[in-house]
Amino acid sequence: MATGKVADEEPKMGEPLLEVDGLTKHFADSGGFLSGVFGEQKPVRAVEDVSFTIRKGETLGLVGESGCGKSTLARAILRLVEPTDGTVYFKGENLTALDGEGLRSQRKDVQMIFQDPQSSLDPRMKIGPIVEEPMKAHGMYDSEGREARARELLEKVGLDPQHYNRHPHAFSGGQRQRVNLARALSVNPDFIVCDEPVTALDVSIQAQVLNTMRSLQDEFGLTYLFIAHDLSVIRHISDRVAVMYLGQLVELAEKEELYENPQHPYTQALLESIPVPDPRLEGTRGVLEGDVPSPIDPPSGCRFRTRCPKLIAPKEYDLSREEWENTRAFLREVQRRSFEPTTKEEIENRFFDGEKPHGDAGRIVDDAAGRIVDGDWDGATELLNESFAEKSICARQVPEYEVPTEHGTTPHDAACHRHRDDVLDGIQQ
Ligand SMILES: Nc1ncnc2c1ncn2[C@@H]1O[C@H](COP(=O)(O)OP(=O)(O)OP(=O)(O)O)[C@@H](O)[C@H]1O
Repeated sequence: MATGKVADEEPKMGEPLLEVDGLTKHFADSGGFLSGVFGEQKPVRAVEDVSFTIRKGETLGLVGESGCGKSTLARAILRLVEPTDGTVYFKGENLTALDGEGLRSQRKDVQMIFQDPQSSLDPRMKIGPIVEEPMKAHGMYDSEGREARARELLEKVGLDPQHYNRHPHAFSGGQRQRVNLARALSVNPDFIVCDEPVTALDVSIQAQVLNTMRSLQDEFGLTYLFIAHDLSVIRHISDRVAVMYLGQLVELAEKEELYENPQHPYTQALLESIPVPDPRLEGTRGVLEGDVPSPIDPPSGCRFRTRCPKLIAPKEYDLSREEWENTRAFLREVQRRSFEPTTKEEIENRFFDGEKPHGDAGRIVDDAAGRIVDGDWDGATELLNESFAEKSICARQVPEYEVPTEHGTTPHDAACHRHRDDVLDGIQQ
């Protein structure tokens, strides 16, 4: 089958296929009802300074809560939205610099599958011609050749080639997603971005579609960027996993390493939020607390710090581990207003076992407790944020570290300051 590629230009299995460097996407307008009413709008910082590499033949899973920027990242890689900054190299070619014909021909090598198999198939068209559409657009084969390839691909994705003339409504959700797969494969791509491709399917069907995707990957040497918010789906399909939070990657490691040795508090919280299969244990453990902050005004430093249960102590108070743990718990509960204010003494007993931290930190805690008793929750929150949260290294520097790998051979990156040498030595904890 003619692909138009020069053999020596092709990366070999395991070599970098896609290299994303500092990719950033800001949307100028949040689209809210107040847009434009108050003049200048702050941009929505949907994706900020994201870098990673995908090697030929692998599946990189991309996971994170809804709204963290996964789809925008995928679209910016494919230039379905224009990146604000950063570069994307595909087979060594800078996609962000391509225009017109160059971009069009690269788009053949890079395909995308979306979440909703229903709306991505034109209900008026038969599935054979649907699969043929991209081949037609790229001028591949004559009409007989296209039909032969469409039938062959329908079979490869697990459908009956005899169904070539049926309309999408005759197919189940899983089958429709298989039609999408056949369509994406028709132009012989190297790389497929799969944006929540099985999310809309029943769990029993999900595994079947994922297994088909795996065997197609082996057969055609495909590379996948696989987006999902479901950690068990990601575990099923990925070789390596990237975890995204509020527009940034917080952790990236081989699958086993990530699941067995998670190093970022956000990844740990996500993993602990997976429902426990043991029926004796009710509900979920360690569910993430608080809301995701707005990407219009994300927290400084580590973006997860406002929800992080492991916020690092500010150096200046020289607190013991226990003093800081109590102060941090107090800060979080005040932010969440999770208790009824009574007296200062009762608050201090509750959070500090009657023994406030020494020095300035203790005086600040005392002041905050006084404000709460007076009903001034905002004042107390502001004081604690200013005095503790904002002074933490977590608020002052953007973290980026490589950490030791326990399961696997490739680097493990975790964007958490707890991996700083001085923090590991206990100086700041
Ligand atoms: N065209 C747009 N204009 C303005 N803001 C946008 C636009 N597209 C996305 N956003 C915002 O960018 C952020 C990231 O959205 P995105 O859809 O990439 O997240 P996601 O992780 O894929 O979420 P989901 O899983 O719900 O699709 C969100 O705050 C979203 O509201």
